[in-house]
Amino acid sequence: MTAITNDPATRPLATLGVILVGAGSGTRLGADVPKAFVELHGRSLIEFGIGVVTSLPHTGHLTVVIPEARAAQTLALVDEILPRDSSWTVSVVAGGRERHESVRFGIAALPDSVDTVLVHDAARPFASAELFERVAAEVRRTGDAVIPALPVSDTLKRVDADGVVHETVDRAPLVAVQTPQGFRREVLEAAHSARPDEPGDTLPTDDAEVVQRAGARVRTVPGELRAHKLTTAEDLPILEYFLTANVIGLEVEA
Ligand SMILES: Nc1ccn([C@@H]2O[C@H](COP(=O)(O)OP(=O)(O)OP(=O)(O)O)[C@@H](O)[C@H]2O)c(=O)n1
Ligand SMILES: C[C@](O)(CO)[C@H](O)COP(=O)(O)O
Repeated sequence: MTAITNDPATRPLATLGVILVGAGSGTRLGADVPKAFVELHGRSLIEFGIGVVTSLPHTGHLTVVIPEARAAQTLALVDEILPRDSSWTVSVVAGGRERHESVRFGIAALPDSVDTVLVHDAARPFASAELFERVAAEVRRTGDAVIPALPVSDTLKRVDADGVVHETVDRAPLVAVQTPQGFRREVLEAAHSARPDEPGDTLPTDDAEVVQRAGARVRTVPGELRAHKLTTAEDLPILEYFLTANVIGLEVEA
């Protein structure tokens, strides 16, 4: 299923592509709707994501990946958010069972003119426009894959299945990584189409791992706290705080 809201063929050439993945079910959150459709102060996560991407000052194409049953709702949202004269075109596609499949379906919906692709989790609704720009600029400057990263601030321990500690892990070379993650289109496309689910393979949890397994170099840029991911119910008050304390520049009532 690919539903295109405003046909890229009728628009200027797109060079930046963004894939907003929101097709997960949100098992760890346990909400009664798919996680991307959970609302914060009356707006869903997918709405925040569509808003920030289509505000970027680029000619670009956004592919929104959602559960198939949410296609009509998502198309209506895009119609509502996107100005008629936007420099962005948008398509809406159904996702797969695993995140990497959803990304693959998203890649397939990008117009040929896209040369740089950012993949972003709908579950990180408050990643800033500056972060998208930082990642895209570094991909274009270096040609490498680029991911936002934050230093780890806790002491790290390796534990076994019973929770017994075996060792302290040196945290100096470790970082926690976020999205948007950026790639040259051909690198992302080739890595995802080659990526087999080999027996015994662990599933890749991000796209940097997919391209790295295919031999690409991945570099980091500074991430940001506000790009925090909604994973469990404990993350909800953190995102609420970002909204009500006006950290993200959207005024809402506390
Ligand atoms: N089959 C999938 C799985 C995940 N995602 C997206 O990938 C992002 C990161 O995934 P995660 O936070 O793990 O979301 P869920 O898979 O929904 O969460 P859970 O593992 O708790 O079910 C989310 O925006 C999610 O919607 C997706 O598009 N398609
Ligand atoms: C892609 C990601 O958000 C980078 O931190 C993360 O790997 C998603 O992981 P999840 O366990 O599937 O939420």
